[in-house]
Amino acid sequence: MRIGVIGAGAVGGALAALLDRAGHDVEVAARGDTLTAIRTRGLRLSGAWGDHVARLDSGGVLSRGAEFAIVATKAQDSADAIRANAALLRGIPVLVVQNGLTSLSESAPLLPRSDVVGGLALFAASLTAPGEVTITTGGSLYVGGGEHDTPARFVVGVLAPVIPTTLVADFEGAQWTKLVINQINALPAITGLSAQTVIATPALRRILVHSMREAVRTGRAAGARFAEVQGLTRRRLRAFTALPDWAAQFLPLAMARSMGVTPNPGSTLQSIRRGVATEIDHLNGAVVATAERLGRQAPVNRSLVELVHEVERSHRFLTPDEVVARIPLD
Ligand SMILES: NC(=O)C1=CN([C@@H]2O[C@H](COP(=O)(O)OP(=O)(O)OC[C@H]3O[C@@H](n4cnc5c(N)ncnc54)[C@H](OP(=O)(O)O)[C@@H]3O)[C@@H](O)[C@H]2O)C=CC1
Ligand SMILES: CC(C)(CO)C(=O)C(=O)O
Repeated sequence: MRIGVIGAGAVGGALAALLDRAGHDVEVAARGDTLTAIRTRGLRLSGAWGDHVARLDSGGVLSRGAEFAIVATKAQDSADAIRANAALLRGIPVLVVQNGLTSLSESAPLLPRSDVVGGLALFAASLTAPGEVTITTGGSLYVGGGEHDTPARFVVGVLAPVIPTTLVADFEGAQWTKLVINQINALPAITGLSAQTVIATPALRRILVHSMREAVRTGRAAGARFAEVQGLTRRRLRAFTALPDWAAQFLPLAMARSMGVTPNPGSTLQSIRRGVATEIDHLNGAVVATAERLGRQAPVNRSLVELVHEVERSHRFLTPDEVVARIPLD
């Protein structure tokens, strides 16, 4: 199948390489050093799903008609990326793989003649150099959303032979559950530590428990249904918010176990390391915005957003003690 992939970073690069390895005819739209690297050395995949070097057609925008396309930019870049490629996305199924709550609500109106489907990646991918992606933890790609489930089923049909893929009936509910999981992104971005090290550090783990619980309570107040993602069910989330602090730690500890031993920086710390803007306003920022809309507070999420922006500006990570001093918990 002719497939276009827009954004060949950690997730888009992994998907493009895996689709190429499976024999699809893949073109990528990339930019800067990534585009140069893909053109000169190919797109290089390593890690949990094996090694592959993909020699692909590539350019700043897609140049030829595709039967299916994937958008895998950070949330703040997806609208521009879609607009730049709109003519070639017209009329074909488009999968937007993106964290946060806005992948479908922002993309679908830009592509009124296409079936736009949402994707939530539960694998962890690191861009170790431009055009070089390593999978640090394997995991499923959750696919759903759209006006009816035929396009999502089509996407699962294409991707399931290539990568573990799960069809979700309630994509919005799954986005909220993933937003709770993505509470793990901020503390690595603030401290420079891997997700596993953050969770292994009791004082940081406690902050994480508070921010995750704040996200669940905010989502619940907004009417979110929290669909199951990676074994995290509504029932487990209910238990998580009801338990005392010490017992609620079961959830981050289980997340760390599922990540395995290869350090996972998470996608937000990777942006910090590259010196580019993070997606934090779409992660913890989405919790803060939802809380504000409802006349509620989300103080831990607010502090995490502020600290990530501080590190973006200062290029200096905070120590765990500094983080604890800056985020008072009740
Ligand atoms: N990495 C991970 O393990 C996971 C990531 N996610 C989510 O997946 C999404 C993608 O994340 P990730 O792959 O990590 O991000 P990356 O920053 O690694 O990749 C995004 C890529 O898109 C490129 N890009 C942005 N705009 C355009 C454009 N207009 N045309 C072409 N290329 C463009 C960026 O270029 P440039 O570098 O120049 O900005 C970058 O190479 C995010 O929403 C993230 O939260 C979800 C689960 C896991
Ligand atoms: C699942 C996880 C936490 C993988 O690292 C992720 O979504 C991210 O890094 O953005």
